[in-house]
Amino acid sequence: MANIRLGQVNYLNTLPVYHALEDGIVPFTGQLVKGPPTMLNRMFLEGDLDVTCISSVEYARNVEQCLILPNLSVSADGPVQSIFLFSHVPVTELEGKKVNLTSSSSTSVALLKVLFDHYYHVTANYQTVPPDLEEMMASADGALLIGDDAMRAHLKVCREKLPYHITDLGEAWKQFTGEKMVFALWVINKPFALAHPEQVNVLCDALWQAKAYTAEHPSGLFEKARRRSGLPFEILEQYFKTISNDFNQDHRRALLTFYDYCYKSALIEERVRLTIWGEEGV
Ligand SMILES: C=C(O[C@@H]1C=C(C(=O)O)C=C[C@H]1O)C(=O)O
Repeated sequence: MANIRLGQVNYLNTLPVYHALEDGIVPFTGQLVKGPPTMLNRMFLEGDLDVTCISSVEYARNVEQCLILPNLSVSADGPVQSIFLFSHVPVTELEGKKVNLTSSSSTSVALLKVLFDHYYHVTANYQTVPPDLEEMMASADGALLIGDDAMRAHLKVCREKLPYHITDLGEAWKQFTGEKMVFALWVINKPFALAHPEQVNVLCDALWQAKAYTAEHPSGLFEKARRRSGLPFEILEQYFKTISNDFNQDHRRALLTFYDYCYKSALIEERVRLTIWGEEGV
């Protein structure tokens, strides 16, 4: 048996899947590797992880290496509450201006560019920097943040009544296309999956069981989320209602719509098929 190396995005939005694994409520004997999305994307693509939650745009860029695990994603249907563009001027006035992008994200960076190209019709100058609201806003006209960083930044902007324009990218995408937004998928390294099919099935079952357990017993999740993030209970409660970790037919259509726009904006090289473990002889 290979010792599975499983990547865990260290944001609240994946905790409903990982909480019961972390606590040993659902058995998992592999290795959990935690980090921000871009770190895990890179590790997976360099062969240092066997399975991970990956930025959805990276699947389209590396389809030959990946198989999608069924019924798992990080998605939202409208406002996502953790992917914000903060700006000194309204988004439509960002033409020619500087926008700082968090170095932690891949999908949301692509989504921002898609929305700028096709929805807001502005061309900005982008720079990739570490996720720090204050520094980002001091050196540019806009700042894209994701995950727990974005949630804390949003709370600070609201509490301190900072005069920033706030755009929720999940909400803008929904207004633009009417679709949900799939930010991340769970993928398995293709050669690993073909060499260890039984282990992949066991892992899939463990991830689904862990997700189902936490959906039925959410109190441990809330307590852990509060401890880790320092965010108030009301915000967490709302957030866990907003984030979906499912991947159904609607999500698939939404993801393909996103890929269409990524292709139009030259952010991916081809329109890809979704190849899912257990389907069509995979
Ligand atoms: C909704 C989010 O989804 C995340 C966004 C990602 C990205 O932009 O590349 C990657 C993984 C997801 O966990 C978020 O972090 O706010």
